[in-house]
Amino acid sequence: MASRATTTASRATTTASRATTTASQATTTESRASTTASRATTTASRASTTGSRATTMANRTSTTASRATTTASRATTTAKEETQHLCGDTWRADFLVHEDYWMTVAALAAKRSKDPRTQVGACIVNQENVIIGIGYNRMPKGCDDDHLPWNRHGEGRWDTKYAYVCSAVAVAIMNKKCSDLKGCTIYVTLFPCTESAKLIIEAGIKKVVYLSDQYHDMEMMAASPRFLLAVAEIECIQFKPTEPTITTDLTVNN
Ligand SMILES: Nc1ccn([C@H]2C[C@H](O)[C@@H](COP(=O)(O)O)O2)c(=O)n1
Repeated sequence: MASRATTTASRATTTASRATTTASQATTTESRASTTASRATTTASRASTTGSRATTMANRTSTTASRATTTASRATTTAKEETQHLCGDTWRADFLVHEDYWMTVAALAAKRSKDPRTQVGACIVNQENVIIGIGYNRMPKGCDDDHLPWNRHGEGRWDTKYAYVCSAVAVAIMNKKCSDLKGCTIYVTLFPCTESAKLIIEAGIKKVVYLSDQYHDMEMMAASPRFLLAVAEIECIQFKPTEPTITTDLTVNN
């Protein structure tokens, strides 16, 4: 009996000891939880402060951007006022429109031609409205005009200009200032001949704007360039100038 009592007492002690350990562990866990909660609060508080600073910075940036916009706007207004002061209240209304300009460039180039009968000029424009090739009918580069004929008739074709002359279109294409002419428009003062039509198609030019069509009725004597261009789906339109006469005065007044 005494032995059982001892055993029971011993178990009670062990149980009490375990209870103490459990209570102690619970306290530790509680303490850790409290620390974690406290840290979380600190972190949240810091985040809040950071957020608040970020908002302040964003506000300042926005204010600075707004001031920059105002300054830029004032600068533009000032520049415009200065321009108006220099040039008057409005821009020139009688400026040369693009199409007139390009055909005039072609017509001016034609004036370089030595052909005694027909002078042709061409001007190639890309899709950004930039001139990338100009040409006029002439003998091949470096070939002395004194050694080549400019007549239309002779003992044979070899004795006429047709055997040697380069068309305005050919020269403009050869003079191009970029790698290819895909999608470009060519302004030419005379409807393209068959050889020119072939070159236009090969170059990838998409539109032909021509001024004169004086050889229209002679086309059936040779392969029709009109037919060839139509097969290649190249748009051909006759030019209608906004200004029929454009004069340039090179007189210097000073
Ligand atoms: N689309 C054209 C047609 C002709 N030419 C050149 C070739 C000759 O130099 C001249 C035509 O002479 P014509 O038969 O009228 O005495 O024009 C050209 O460059 N582009």
